[in-house]
Amino acid sequence: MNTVALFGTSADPPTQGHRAILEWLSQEYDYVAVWASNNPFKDHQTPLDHRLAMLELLIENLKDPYPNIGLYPQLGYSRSLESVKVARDLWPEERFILVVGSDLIAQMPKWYQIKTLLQQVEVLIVERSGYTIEPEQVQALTELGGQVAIADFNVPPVSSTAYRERKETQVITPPIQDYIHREQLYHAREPFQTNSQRAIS
Ligand SMILES: Nc1ncnc2c1ncn2[C@@H]1O[C@H](COP(=O)(O)OP(=O)(O)OP(=O)(O)O)[C@@H](O)[C@H]1O
Ligand SMILES: O=C(O)c1ccc[n+]([C@@H]2O[C@H](COP(=O)([O-])O)[C@@H](O)[C@H]2O)c1
Repeated sequence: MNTVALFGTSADPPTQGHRAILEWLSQEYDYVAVWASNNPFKDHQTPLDHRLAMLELLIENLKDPYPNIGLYPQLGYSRSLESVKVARDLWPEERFILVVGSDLIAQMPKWYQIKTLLQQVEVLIVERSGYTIEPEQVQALTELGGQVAIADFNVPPVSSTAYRERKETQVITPPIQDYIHREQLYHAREPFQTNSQRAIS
């Protein structure tokens, strides 16, 4: 039996953190399936089709060195149980590893039909800077029937919020930066020029 790592992201926008997670997963598991989705607990500024397009740009650059990573837009549900149902149709025989950052584990017991979800996947927690993995949080998941493991690697301490709120451009890749600029997302515009500046240049 092969293992498929399942990694859903808001991708608002995708970051160097998502990239590092995908690279690591591709070396640990047979296949890595990634998708963009809305999160029922969050607002998103950018339409899902743009977020998916940016995720595609991220994957494009990873495909050569890591051919077992695939983008599966059809898994893009806000409820992970729905994503897993579609994954089961795609891979009826495989073992699923649902990958989540440590910032999400406290809220996971509130996810849609969490007990049913935990019967269908194993959970891999990726430690996130600033979000220590508390034993009680892991225990809460195991008490709901989950099989939980913790990934043995460090992700760069970056977030999509750092880009959205503070325009920290180093957290995203250059092709995604170009896409954001081209599509004028996140209020990306040409630097503002006054009439007198325009006359001079
Ligand atoms: N730097 C990181 N370290 C560890 N886990 C991460 C990191 N970035 C994202 N993740 C995990 O990847 C998944 C998708 O994250 P998401 O797309 O929400 O990115 P984000 O940076 O958390 O976004 P936002 O800042 O908008 O909340 C989640 O499980 C999240 O915990
Ligand atoms: O199933 C749920 O109820 C549920 C609640 C919150 C988040 N999720 C999923 O968790 C994944 C990561 O979410 P995010 O917003 O941190 O990128 C994404 O695939 C979401 O659909 C799922």
